[in-house]
Amino acid sequence: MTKLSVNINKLATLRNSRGGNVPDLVKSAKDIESFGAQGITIHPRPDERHIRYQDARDLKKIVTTEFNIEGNPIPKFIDLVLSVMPTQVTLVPDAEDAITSNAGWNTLKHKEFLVDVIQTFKDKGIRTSIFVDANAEMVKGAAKTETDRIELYTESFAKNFSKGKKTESIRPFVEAANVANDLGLGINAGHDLNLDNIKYFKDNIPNLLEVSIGHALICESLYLGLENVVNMYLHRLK
Ligand SMILES: CC(=O)[C@@H](O)[C@H](O)COP(=O)(O)O
Ligand SMILES: NCC(=O)COP(=O)(O)O
Repeated sequence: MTKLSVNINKLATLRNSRGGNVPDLVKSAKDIESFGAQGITIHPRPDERHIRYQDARDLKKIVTTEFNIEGNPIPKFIDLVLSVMPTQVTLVPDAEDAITSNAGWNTLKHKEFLVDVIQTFKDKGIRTSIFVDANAEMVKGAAKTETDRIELYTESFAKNFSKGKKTESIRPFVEAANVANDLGLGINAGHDLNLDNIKYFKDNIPNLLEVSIGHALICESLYLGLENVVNMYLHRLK
């Protein structure tokens, strides 16, 4: 089974657009869990344009499934994660001004830094994951950092899939997953996954443990309803 972790960044974007507390992230996270999702993901960015650091603290009190915090491990992010103690931290090399995540780690170039940060989190019992492109060398580099898992950055898969290039879209991901499995790394995936492409991705990636999905899931919910959409993903991930 592949777990669904719902990324609620977009709900925070909506809330922040008006000030106030609508939608209420704490209530939304509880509801999403009650609809069957097996995790909640947040990605606080340094400018707190959607998820605020306080949201991470508030959500920690009520999330009963898996709590995943993603972000670039700058000092204030490391401090936040260590104080909140989520189930999992996913390290993403995002630039401060990036609209969204747009690259995986160069795990060879940043090996020493990653080893250090990963150790800091693992010492506290927080599971670690590193966001990487579907590239065998980057996966091998990730294994050398002692991370528990990788998160495959699926934007290129989603783009090619939407153009009808199914086989081409999945090939590098299958290769990267095989390397990860051989090296004993757990495999997560995320970015631009949606109701159209998720089943094909899941069916082709061996031992896919978890997907985190936000942007498309919230957009699809505008038409189909949040509870219904969560269940549609759960059905496709069986
Ligand atoms: C790590 C990743 O893939 C991103 O999808 C991210 O978590 C989404 O962040 P935004 O909601 O800021 O685009
Ligand atoms: N790690 C990926 C994530 O949390 C959600 O990405 P997206 O579905 O918003 O592209």
